[in-house]
Amino acid sequence: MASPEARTPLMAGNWKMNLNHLEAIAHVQKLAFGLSDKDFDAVEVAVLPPFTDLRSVQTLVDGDKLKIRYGAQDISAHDDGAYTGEVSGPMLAKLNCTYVVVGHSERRQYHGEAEESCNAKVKAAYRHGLTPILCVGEPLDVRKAGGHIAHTLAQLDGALKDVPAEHVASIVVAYEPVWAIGTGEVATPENAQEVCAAIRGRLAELYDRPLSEGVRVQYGGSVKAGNVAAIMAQPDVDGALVGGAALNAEEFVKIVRFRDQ
Ligand SMILES: O=C[C@H](O)COP(=O)(O)O
Repeated sequence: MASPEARTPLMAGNWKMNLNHLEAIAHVQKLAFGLSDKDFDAVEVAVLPPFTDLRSVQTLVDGDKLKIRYGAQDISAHDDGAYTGEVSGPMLAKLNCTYVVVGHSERRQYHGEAEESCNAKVKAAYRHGLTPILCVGEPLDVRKAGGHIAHTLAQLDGALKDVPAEHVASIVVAYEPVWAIGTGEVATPENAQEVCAAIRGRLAELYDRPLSEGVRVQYGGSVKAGNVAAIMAQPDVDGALVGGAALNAEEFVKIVRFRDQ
């Protein structure tokens, strides 16, 4: 059974709709300059730029043999066809993306994504060898009413419907309480631990304990260098999905080096 130590922390920077492809190159170069082999041995580092940046990031990562991984912020549930504006799994796979975010709260809020769509996108990712970073988490009113665990686990159940264990074994789940995203209001380490542990527990129920012990569960929501260490000290938190603070290369390097903070 995998112990918390066996789960390599994943620090992923979700740039959202920020940084064009030229800025992306400069940003990834700064990250590469700031991080050492020692950092990459201890922590997996990923960037999640806008679609238009991915080819530039791929070229830089390949050309300079960087250890930084990258991925997309969304994926179409369909593999090809008349779906204007969408980007498919085969396209992302061709760009050697490792990760793809599925079900980010901003997609749920502004694009009406719900369980069925997240489920289809998780399956689309696995069809093409991409690892989903599945985002789940409750809005403020649900938290205030004490329904945060039930709400989050229902999102998890829905997104994983009929997804086989051999796939889920590699998934990353990001617990992102909506009230903590971009607000500066970070969940307490105990808040994060409570829900991340519940997610792991549900994975054990849906699949089995060894699988659940191997899955990485991230926390996301106003993570920065100053608060990351306390969150990462929680036994069921295996990394962070970082928004705003990931746009500053120096800050993101410090987040990767959470053990020094
Ligand atoms: O995907 C990242 C999250 O939405 C967190 O964003 P934030 O760090 O700006 O709060």
